[in-house]
Amino acid sequence: MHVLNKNILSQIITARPAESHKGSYGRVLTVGGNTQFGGAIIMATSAIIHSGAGLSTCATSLDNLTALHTIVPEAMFIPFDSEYKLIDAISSADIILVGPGLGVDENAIRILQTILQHAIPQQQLIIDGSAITIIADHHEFFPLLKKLHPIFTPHQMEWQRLSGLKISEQDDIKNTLYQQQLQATVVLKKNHTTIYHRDGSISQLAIGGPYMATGGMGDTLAGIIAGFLAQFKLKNYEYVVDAAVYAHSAIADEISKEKYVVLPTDIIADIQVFMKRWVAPHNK
Ligand SMILES: NC(=O)C1=CN([C@@H]2O[C@H](COP(=O)(O)OP(=O)(O)OC[C@H]3O[C@@H](n4cnc5c(N)ncnc54)[C@H](OP(=O)(O)O)[C@@H]3O)[C@@H](O)[C@H]2O)[C@@H](O)CC1
Ligand SMILES: Nc1ncnc2c1ncn2[C@@H]1O[C@H](COP(=O)(O)OP(=O)(O)O)[C@@H](O)[C@H]1O
Ligand SMILES: [Mg+2]
Repeated sequence: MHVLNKNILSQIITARPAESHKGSYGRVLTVGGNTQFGGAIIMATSAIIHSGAGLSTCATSLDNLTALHTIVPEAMFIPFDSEYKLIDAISSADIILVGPGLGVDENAIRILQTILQHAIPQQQLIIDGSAITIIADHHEFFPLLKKLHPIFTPHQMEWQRLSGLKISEQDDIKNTLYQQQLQATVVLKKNHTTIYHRDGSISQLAIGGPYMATGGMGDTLAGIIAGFLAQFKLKNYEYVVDAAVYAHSAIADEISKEKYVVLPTDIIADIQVFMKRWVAPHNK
């Protein structure tokens, strides 16, 4: 097991070559945000854009359009219940993040199925929130999932639903056994998040704390992971996931020195400055 430390930041965050454009930094599609949970997908999309992805499209309920464009006008929009627009957006994405605020109703299940049917293994699929809860109830999706080698970002109860392991039973041995069956990366979120990689290695977070316990904190993490993967295109993408998870809590730790609670939107507001500080010195 490897305990993550700040070195991972300057290993991953690199200076941008002059000869580049928005397409060089990745196209991300976010899918989620029903009428009840619009904030979740807006925070995820905002985190993606603030962490440096080149182009982001948000597939969400039409109810969220005005809020989305007010908060993050850099984002493009499609209505998530238009199947042909969703299929088109899937085909042009490098990274797809599905689940924040998606809900678990029939419409949500149909949307998730469309993504699983049309995504290809060359794209990176991140599955969070409601999408994990849906999959836990729909084992018929498993054959499609295995081909895609997704990144799951469950909290402990979502992992219980998906793996069948009660929270009290969740340890590295049992978690790894189930994660390896899924052929997926699992970012198991908790106090001191653990990351189970496909190659069997485990990364352990030792920073972050209870000042992060506010709704939307995981949606924001999923966005940072997507934003990092979109632009830092390493063959060993495990390190990019590690860096994103570390950065999310490192920003929270800094803010917590002055604030009693750290809001997801505080982290989003600080991420650009934080990343600038950690650009590898030899690359500045
Ligand atoms: N602003 C927005 O739009 C927001 C929208 N959101 C969206 O809502 C959707 C539902 O996601 P969800 O996480 O809120 O609900 P669910 O999956 O039922 O899990 C909660 C249950 O699990 C339990 N639990 C046990 N351990 C736990 C742990 N370590 N961490 C967390 N929970 C833990 C917990 O126990 P309890 O609190 O009762 O003790 C409770 O029984 C999803 O799409 C998400 O993206 C949210 O992001 C909020 C902001
Ligand atoms: N006590 C805590 N210590 C450290 N991190 C925490 C704590 N409570 C919550 N977090 C972090 O906040 C995030 C919560 O994720 P999640 O429950 O999915 O939030 P949401 O779905 O509301 O966005 C995770 O990154 C988790 O590690
Ligand atoms: Mg969540």
